Amino acid sequence: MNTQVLSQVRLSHFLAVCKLKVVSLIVFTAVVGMALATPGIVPLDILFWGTLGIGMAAAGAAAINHLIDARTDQMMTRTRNRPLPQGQLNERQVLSFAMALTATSMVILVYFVNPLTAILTFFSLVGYAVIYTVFLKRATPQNIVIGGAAGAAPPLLGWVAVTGEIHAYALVLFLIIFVWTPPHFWALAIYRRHDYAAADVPMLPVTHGPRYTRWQILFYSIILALVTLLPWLLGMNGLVYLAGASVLNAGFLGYAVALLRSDDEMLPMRMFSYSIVYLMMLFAFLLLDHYLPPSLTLVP
Ligand code: HEM
Ligand SMILES: CC(C)=CCC/C(C)=C/CC/C(C)=C/COP(=O)(O)OP(=O)(O)O
Repeated sequence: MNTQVLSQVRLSHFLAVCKLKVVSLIVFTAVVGMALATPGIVPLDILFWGTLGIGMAAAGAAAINHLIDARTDQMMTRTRNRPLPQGQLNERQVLSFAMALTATSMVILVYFVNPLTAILTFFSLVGYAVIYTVFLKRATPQNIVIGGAAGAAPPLLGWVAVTGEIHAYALVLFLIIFVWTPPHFWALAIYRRHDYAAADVPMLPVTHGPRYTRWQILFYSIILALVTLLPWLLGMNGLVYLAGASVLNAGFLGYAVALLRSDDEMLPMRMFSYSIVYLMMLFAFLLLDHYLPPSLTLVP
């Protein structure tokens, strides 16, 4: 292999440990948090540096997760092909990469955004990369409920990047992702339960069985449908958001009910894919509604 091809391969491995697709959605929710924090346009420097800083921190957290989970990843079909278990990158390379990403993100957030955003982002990073990955994941089937707080932080981080303070509306956005995370993950975990059992990771479908997990998914989906009404009930957003959220919730609840009525092995994976489209669209509706003239969205 010539050196150019070799360096492209290396680059693709480094990008793989960043979990780029997950990070893109995380960054999108952060940008929506920034937009909702101000009635006008987000200051372009905050938009740029905030997005970069939060994105690099999330990618750094994902790289640390790859490092810590390398042995578990080796035992699971879904994760076996990752760069560390495959020997395409070694631990030192991933550690240096993760540290570089994390340090750069903190410098960016402290100097170009504000210290509170840097502190909260750092807590989210430690929450996912250390508290969830090292401790919770192997300790309790409630791992992703508690660990979900890290993944739910980005819209709050975006909000704080713009205003420098924590507002109740930002906590509503946090709450939406927090309640969305268990059905998002458990749908996948039902399908992948044999993988988790083989790796001895106590995910809910392993410890309490798929049937119980399906009931829990329905429970969280109902709470999610209620929590997503808050932006409208509190006057953050208007009817365009409400209409969009209602359609999306009908789909989410439809999947949750279908999971209890059907034993189709692939249905949980379809719900998992839908959960990603759901969150992306829900935040797109928050954004759209925010920028529409009030006469169109009829804020009460
Ligand atoms: C503790 C919280 C979370 C857990 C345990 C979790 C778990 C997972 C897992 C196991 C996957 C499959 C990844 C793969 O096959 O490589 C996944 C995919 C995904 N997750 Fe989550 N997730 C969480 C939070 C989030 C958050 C907060 C977001 C975005 C806001 C998100 C967005 C996504 C996306 C976009 C994918 C698809 C990635 C792809 O297709 O490669 N997740 N999640
Ligand atoms: C802003 C900031 C610093 C946030 C960091 C939060 C972050 C990157 C959350 C991602 C959540 C996620 C992909 C969990 C996967 O679970 P897993 O690691 O158990 O899944 P796996 O088996 O696919 O590795």
